[in-house]
Amino acid sequence: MHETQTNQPITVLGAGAWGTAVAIALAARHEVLLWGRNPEQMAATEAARDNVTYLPGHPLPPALQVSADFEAAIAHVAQAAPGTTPLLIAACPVAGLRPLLEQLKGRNIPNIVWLCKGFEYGTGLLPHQVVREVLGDTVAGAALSGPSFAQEVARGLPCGLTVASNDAELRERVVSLVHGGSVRVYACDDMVGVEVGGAVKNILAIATGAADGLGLGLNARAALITRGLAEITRLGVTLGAQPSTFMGLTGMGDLILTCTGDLSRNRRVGLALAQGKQLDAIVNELGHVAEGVPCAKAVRELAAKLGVDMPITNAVAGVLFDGESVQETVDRLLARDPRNELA
Ligand SMILES: NC(=O)C1=CN([C@@H]2O[C@H](COP(=O)(O)OP(=O)(O)OC[C@H]3O[C@@H](n4cnc5c(N)ncnc54)[C@H](O)[C@@H]3O)[C@@H](O)[C@H]2O)C=CC1
Ligand SMILES: O=C(CO)COP(=O)(O)O
Repeated sequence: MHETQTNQPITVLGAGAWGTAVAIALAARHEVLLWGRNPEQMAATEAARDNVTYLPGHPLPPALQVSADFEAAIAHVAQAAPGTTPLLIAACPVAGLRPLLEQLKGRNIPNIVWLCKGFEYGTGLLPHQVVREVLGDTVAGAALSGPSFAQEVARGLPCGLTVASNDAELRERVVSLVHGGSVRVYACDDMVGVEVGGAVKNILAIATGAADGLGLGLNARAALITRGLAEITRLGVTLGAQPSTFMGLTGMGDLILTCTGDLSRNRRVGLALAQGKQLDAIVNELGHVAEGVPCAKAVRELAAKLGVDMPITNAVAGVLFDGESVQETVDRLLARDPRNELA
């Protein structure tokens, strides 16, 4: 029988939609502190007991502490009582991960679990590689990923996540702290596979949103998702992932969710592109990160360097950054030579 722990100290760094939802879910069982970097926003969140900026309409449980005080947020887990099993969660976008980790350098943090999905633009690194570069090998790290819209998790609806880490003890700790209630957590040691799946599905959600926006139909959607999975797998295996990881929650699971669910910000970017809207305006209007945008650029560069064929990713990047039209891009994709499906 699995041992679920309760009342453990957990700090969530980053008070966007996902950090807030995770904090709400965990606060039912643990002593959770949610930290955000913007003091005005955190004051407004505390006053309304609702993250009115990033996750409105989901009241914070009374036990959830909210703070913009970084020192207090770190002390919550770094100076936890003996015998407790603290957890530190980074819930910022990929672009914010390195700056956040820089702030953690040299501090006595117990571990670090990150929720972001993407490749770092500029370096082409996955989050676990960024963590290793900044914090070194001495801090145990884990990626927590899988199909999980913030709004549904905040409402307490069921979801399945996967924790990936090379550190067996941290994997077990994350399962014992996060698994429970309506959240199921599976463990795995394929960090590359888990992170590649979570990153590239965002690009494919933009593609599927664009196809749906053009009214290309359900057959086209299914083909895009399936060929997208082939693309994810090709890149992931080249980077050292296990192919079977892409059949799991963080591969196929998150791909299906994000490509088909209108709660996806990335899918909404695609829908808006199909209406002829400009990227800057779309991103402004969204008010949230759409990781597929920077990720498309990063993955296009990485795939070219590695010689991995990623036609859908290249098509998305062409529309986003080279001013190519969505319709012409679709025509070009359809006109490609036939190929062996499993090649
Ligand atoms: N929203 C969702 O349903 C899910 C999101 N994710 C991933 O979680 C990550 C965060 O997403 P959301 O919270 O939804 O984004 P969001 O756009 O709702 O909020 C982003 C938050 O990160 C903060 N931030 C940005 N840079 C930061 C930094 N350097 N230090 C601290 N905070 C920083 C912003 O102030 C903001 O509070 C993304 O990588 C996303 O792909 C993963 C699963 C579900
Ligand atoms: O990662 C997510 C769900 O698992 C959230 O997707 P979006 O960032 O596209 O909203």
